[in-house]
Amino acid sequence: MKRQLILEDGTVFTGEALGDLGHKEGEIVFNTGMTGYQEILSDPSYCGQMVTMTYPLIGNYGINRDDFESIDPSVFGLIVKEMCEQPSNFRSEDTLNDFLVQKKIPAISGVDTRKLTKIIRKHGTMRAVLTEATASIEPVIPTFNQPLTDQVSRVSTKNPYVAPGRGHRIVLVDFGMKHGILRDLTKRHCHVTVVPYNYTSEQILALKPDGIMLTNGPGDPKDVPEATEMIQALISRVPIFGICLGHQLLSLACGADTEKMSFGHRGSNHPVKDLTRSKTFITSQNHGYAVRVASLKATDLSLTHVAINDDSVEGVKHNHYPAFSVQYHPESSPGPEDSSYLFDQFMTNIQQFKQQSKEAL
Ligand SMILES: NC(=O)CC[C@H](N)C(=O)O
Repeated sequence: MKRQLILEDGTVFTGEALGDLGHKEGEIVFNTGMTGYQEILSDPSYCGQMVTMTYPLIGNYGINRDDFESIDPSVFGLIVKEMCEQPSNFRSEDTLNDFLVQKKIPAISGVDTRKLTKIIRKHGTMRAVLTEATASIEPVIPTFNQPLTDQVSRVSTKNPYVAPGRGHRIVLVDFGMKHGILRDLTKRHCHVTVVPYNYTSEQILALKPDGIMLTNGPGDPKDVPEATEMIQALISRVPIFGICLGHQLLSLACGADTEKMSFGHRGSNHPVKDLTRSKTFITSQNHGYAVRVASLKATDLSLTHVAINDDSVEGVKHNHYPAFSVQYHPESSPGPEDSSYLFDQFMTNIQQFKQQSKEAL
């Protein structure tokens, strides 16, 4: 069956319908990772978005039980040049297309993804629809609905749950958490309580956390004002580590500003300079918003990490409290694991804060 991808600017791509056959609208973005499609499709930060893979052949190693970043994917669509129908890998349990059908994710193959990516790079991210191809020669440009603003409430856990451990007590505020973050904390023996995004500072303090983590998540950070209030109330009291949306929320809570990028950063090889260590790391990224660098001046935040490609803000730390955050993904999944030292940094901050609190008694 033929299907069309129609962009807001009127560009139409026709290809083969794959995955779920329904009509779907979303924001179109591209990811440059050569592998990692399973993690990308199950990353809740893509809620509301359709992702174009720039690598031309997707699905080669199938779907396995280990690489999910959430149980129920919330991505709105997948666009590929070619989809592999017969995966070959010892871990593969399913084909990509069967997975897309089961999880009701619409997809299209046969698209010139290089051309599509060039359009997105030129015009910025756009609204788009995946819809059944019509016989008409003239493309019918759809009317687009208002962009979503409630993605975080769609993907955050509705109830708190615990991953028990004997180490530090961490409250992990779930804005659309990738499982990789939880894995990195449990690997370090933490006792993790995952809580909904709208938990108040009082509810969080009642759990007596040694540290608080703010996860990644979908959409505009300004759509979750309750989180900035919660962070403001906690920042002087408990060590905090934020990732991606969590980094944007920490920055907003400290008085910085965020902006929408033209086409964002999505891929597994984005170079980032750690200004403190004077070292460059290759990082995994997925974001369409960024903290405005000029807005940091009037805050108590210092710039710690910068994107090599476009000088955008990739990390900040608080000048007085043990709070820091990065725009990229130290949990990788998919991508290089070189930045996992930031989880160790968080553990050190917690240890030092505990020591200082004891000495102050
Ligand atoms: N991965 C994320 O947390 C993404 C953060 C935010 N939704 C953005 O696109 O910038």
